[in-house]
Amino acid sequence: MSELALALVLSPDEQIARSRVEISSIDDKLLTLLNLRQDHARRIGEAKRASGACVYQPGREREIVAALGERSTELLSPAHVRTIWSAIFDASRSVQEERVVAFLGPRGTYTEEAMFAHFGCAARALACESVDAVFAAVTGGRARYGVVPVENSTEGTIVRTLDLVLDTTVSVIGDVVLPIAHCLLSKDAGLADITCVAGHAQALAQCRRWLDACLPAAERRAVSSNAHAAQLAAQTPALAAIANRRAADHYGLAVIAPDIQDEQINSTRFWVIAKPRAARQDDERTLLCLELDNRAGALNSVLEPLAERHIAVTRIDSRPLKTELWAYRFFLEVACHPQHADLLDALQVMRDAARSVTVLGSCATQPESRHANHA
Ligand SMILES: O=C(O)C(=O)C[C@]1(C(=O)O)C=C[C@@H](O)C=C1
Repeated sequence: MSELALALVLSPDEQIARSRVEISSIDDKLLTLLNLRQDHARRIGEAKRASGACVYQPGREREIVAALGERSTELLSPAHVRTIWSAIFDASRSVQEERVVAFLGPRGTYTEEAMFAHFGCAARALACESVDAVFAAVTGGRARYGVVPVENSTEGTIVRTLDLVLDTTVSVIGDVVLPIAHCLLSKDAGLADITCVAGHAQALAQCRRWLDACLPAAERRAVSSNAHAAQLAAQTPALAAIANRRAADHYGLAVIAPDIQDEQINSTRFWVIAKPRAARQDDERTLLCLELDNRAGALNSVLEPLAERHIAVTRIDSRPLKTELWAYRFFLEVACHPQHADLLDALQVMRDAARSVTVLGSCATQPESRHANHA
C-alpha cells in the first residue's frame, strides 16, 4: 500500500506512532552521519594544528550554508538550514580545539549572551568579575578568547575596554552587536514597593527617562554588572535590578516591567579578543591606534592617505595619552582588510605623519543586530 493510501486508513494515533518509528530510524542515521562528519572535522583540526591554520573559517561555513540553502524546500527553509548547521559547526569546531572563552560575568550578563551568540554553546565559559579580568585571562592564557562590551548605541564608548585594547597585547578578532532590551526584575515586589534600583551605570543611564517617570523616588545604585544587580535583587525584596530575561531565569526573579530602555533601538557592540593572530581572509574592517603630535593638521595628515585611497573610516574615538597633558591617541576602524595593498600603502604614509600607528586587529563583515534569545 502506498504512503498516501496508508495515511487514509490509519487513525491519527496510528499515524503518529508510525511516523515516530520512522523519525527514530532517521535520527539514528543522522547521528551516524554526524559522527562521521565529526571524525572528519577532527582530522581537519589535526591538519590545521600542523599547518598553523585557524580553526574558525567563516568563509567556508558561509559557502556550505549557501549551497545547502539553495536546496531548501517548503518543509525546510533556508533559515532552518542556517540554524541547524550553525549547531553542527559549533560541534565541529569544538572537536578541533577547546575554546575557553572569558566574558564579563557573572552568569546572566549581556556579555554572556553575546558570547553565546558568537561562539554557540560549544564554548567553555569563564565568568570574570571585570573587563580587566577578561583581558588578564586572555593574556595569561587561561582563556583562548574573551568577550567584552565596547560601545552602546545610546551611551557611547566603554572607555575601559578601549584603553585595555590600546594598552595590552591582545587583538580584536571579531565583534557582535546585540539589541539590548532592559527589564526591571524583582524577587516578588510590585513597582510600588521598590525603594532602590540597581544596575550597571550604563544600564541606569539607558533607562533614565523611564526611571524618572515610573520610580522617581527610588535610589539608583550603580554596581559592577547587571547580573550582579540581579543577584542583589534576589537577596533584597525592596531592591529591583535592571537586567535581561536570562538573568531573571538564572536568579529566580520576576519581570515587573519589560523593555524599559529609553531608546528602543538600544544596542551594544561587544569585541571578541584573543592573542594576536594573522588576519582571516574575510576580515573587512581593520582597527588602528594612532598617536599624533599635538599640532594643527596632525589628524588630517593621517586621515588624508585613507581618503585618497577611498578607504572609509567607520569609527573614530579619542583617548587621553595620559603621559602628556591634553594630548590624545586616536582609535580608528577602517573598512578594509589589514593586508590589502591600498591600506598597507596608506599605513606607510600615515607612519611618516604620526608618532606611531598600531594595528589592533580586524573583524569580518559588520555583524547584523542579533535578537536576544529570551527563551
Ligand atoms: O573546513 C574546515 O576548515 C573545517 O574545519 C570544517 C568546518 C565544518 O564543520 O564544516 C568546521 C569549522 C570551520 O569553521 C569550517 C568548516
